[in-house]
Amino acid sequence: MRLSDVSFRYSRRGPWILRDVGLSLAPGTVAEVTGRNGAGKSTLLRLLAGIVPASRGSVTGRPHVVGYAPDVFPADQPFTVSAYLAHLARIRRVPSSAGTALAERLNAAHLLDQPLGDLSKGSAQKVGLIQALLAPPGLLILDEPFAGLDEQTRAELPAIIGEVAADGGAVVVSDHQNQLREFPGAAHWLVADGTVTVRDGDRARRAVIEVVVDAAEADEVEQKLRADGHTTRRIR
Ligand SMILES: Nc1ncnc2c1ncn2[C@@H]1O[C@H](COP(=O)(O)OP(=O)(O)OP(=O)(O)O)[C@@H](O)[C@H]1O
Repeated sequence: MRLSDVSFRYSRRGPWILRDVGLSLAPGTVAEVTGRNGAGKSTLLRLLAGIVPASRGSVTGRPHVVGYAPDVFPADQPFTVSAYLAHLARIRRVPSSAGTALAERLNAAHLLDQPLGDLSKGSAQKVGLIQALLAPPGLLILDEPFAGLDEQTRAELPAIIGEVAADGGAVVVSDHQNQLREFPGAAHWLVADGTVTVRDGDRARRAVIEVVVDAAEADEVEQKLRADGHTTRRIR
């Protein structure tokens, strides 16, 4: 899949959010997207998923099956989780057992009988994740999937991403929390100032520096460094 000279703005007179972005995404690639708040990460993911069209430029070669888990799952729908997943399974022509199996794997089986509208934010997030995985995706787009997930599910997600990639799916994940920092071979895309800078996963070209900061500022500094695409590790 390729983005060629893609620019995007939400309205005809609105500001450009992304300008002349060129990216290619080979089957089996995992890309982690970072950038500061409001940089345009979610917008880039929506463009990749085909939720919004490019204002200029072209997007070609998008795989047929796209799984997209938005940052906020719209849970205000009048179904139970299982009815919702069964409905989507029919649309995507997969057995309804696909949803149940994923719910079990993601520690969400207890949610199946609940109305979507009653779900907590983290639980709704899981349902968003399950629906994105229902049919084996050729392109899987996950917008901040780690946020709000419990520890067990959080630990399972890299394995799921690895399986999709091993099956030839491309995976793009926006990730404030750098949870994929150790993911083997993951590419890193930094969104800033309307552009996307690609860094490959080549560890040999990385340098390690140790920075000592005031304990009270540690969270803030770490967040800024991560938003700028750096990998951080807290030493306690
Ligand atoms: N539906 C929309 N209509 C108009 N402007 C929007 C819309 N969605 C996002 N924007 C604007 O586009 C810019 C990029 O937003 P986007 O959500 O893509 O950033 P982000 O990097 O994902 O931010 P965050 O880390 O806070 O989620 C922001 O200035 C935002 O206000």
